[in-house]
Amino acid sequence: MSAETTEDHAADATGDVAIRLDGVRKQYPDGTVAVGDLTMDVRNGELVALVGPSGCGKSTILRMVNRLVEPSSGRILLHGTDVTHSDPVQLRRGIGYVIQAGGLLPHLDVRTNVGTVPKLLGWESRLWRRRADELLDLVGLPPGEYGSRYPHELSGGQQQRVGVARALAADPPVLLMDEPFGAVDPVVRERLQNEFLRIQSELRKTVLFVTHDLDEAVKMADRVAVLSAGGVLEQYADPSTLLSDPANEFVIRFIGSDRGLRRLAVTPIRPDDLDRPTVLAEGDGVGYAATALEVDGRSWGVVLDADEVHPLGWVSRGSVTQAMRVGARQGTVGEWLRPFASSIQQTETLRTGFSMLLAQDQRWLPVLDGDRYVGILTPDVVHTALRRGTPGHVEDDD
Ligand SMILES: Nc1ncnc2c1ncn2[C@@H]1O[C@H](COP(=O)(O)OP(=O)(O)OP(=O)(O)O)[C@@H](O)[C@H]1O
Repeated sequence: MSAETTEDHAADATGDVAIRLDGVRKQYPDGTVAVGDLTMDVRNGELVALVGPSGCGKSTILRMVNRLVEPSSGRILLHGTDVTHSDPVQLRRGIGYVIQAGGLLPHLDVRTNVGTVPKLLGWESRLWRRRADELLDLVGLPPGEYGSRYPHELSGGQQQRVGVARALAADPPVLLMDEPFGAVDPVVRERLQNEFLRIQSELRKTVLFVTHDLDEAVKMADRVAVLSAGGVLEQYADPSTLLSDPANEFVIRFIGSDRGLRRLAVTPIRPDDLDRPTVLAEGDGVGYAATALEVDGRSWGVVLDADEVHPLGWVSRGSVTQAMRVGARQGTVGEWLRPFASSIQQTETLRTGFSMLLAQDQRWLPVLDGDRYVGILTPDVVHTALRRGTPGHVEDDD
């Protein structure tokens, strides 16, 4: 086995693989097969979610990576090295582990909880304290206010954040997270997810995380592994592929009939898809505007500033026609425009855009790149974007 390991080490050292599960099986002493014969890779800097019904082996998989559970057979390679050849204590210090409700030590204050691993690694007090404070800042808990509190003096969401800070303390390249945002209400959960995504975009850790929540997996993960009972890998794909092209009946049932809605969350707004009504400049005369809008056929147009870059609002065909009627032929569009009620950045997803359309009872929403006008999002645009990515499915769903 050691010869094989050396070979693999050489192969993986040049590759992009951070965690490799290679034919991994776990049978508990009572005969339960938690994981059958699992082979999958997690790439460096990738955020991978493990999802599947209760009892399908998700936590067992995670716990085998940091050797809280030993596999019955197969190999787990971490950056090319078989974890069973590592000292478990050393191994765990190099892997951040976040569990539900933070898993904090109740008798230690927050700062000391965060500094646990650096302390164990022998860092001087001044250094681990400074590191703990940096991380508390990173997770949005000012250390002056929270550092000396005890875990029971924090809300569930704050405890989770401390748990994440603690896992990051020794700057491990790999993080394992077991239902990290599970024990909090939906609003706090969403905030924690967004915060974690922000942190991940800076730190680019390799993250393997377990969740019960498919929407969380789809929102957070670069790739999602869907498992069925006995740790069988049914599909391993990026969220968009998973939702638009489920591999089999099990995956279709697991992701549910509202997968079209879920796909909104992973489909970006594409400038090419946007609607492009007539664009007018604020200085255009109402006569010109009335003609342009009539030719376009829509009942309204977008008004940009004199440079035709920044959106100022919109005018209705009715209002410019009315302006003509009341003898305001010399007037400009700028005098008749109405400001946009809201707008959306093109970096957002269709889900955010669609939800804004619904919330504000609007049929259209201007899309911006910074403060530049890009186009208009409408329900039709959402529909077209979803249809394009779906091989033959969405037409039937509608
Ligand atoms: N120590 C153990 N001894 C015996 N069986 C176990 C042990 N730990 C877990 N199992 C069993 O192994 C299977 C997988 O458990 P695991 O906790 O990995 O599943 P999971 O997918 O994380 O479940 P959940 O989503 O409910 O947390 C289950 O059938 C569970 O009952």
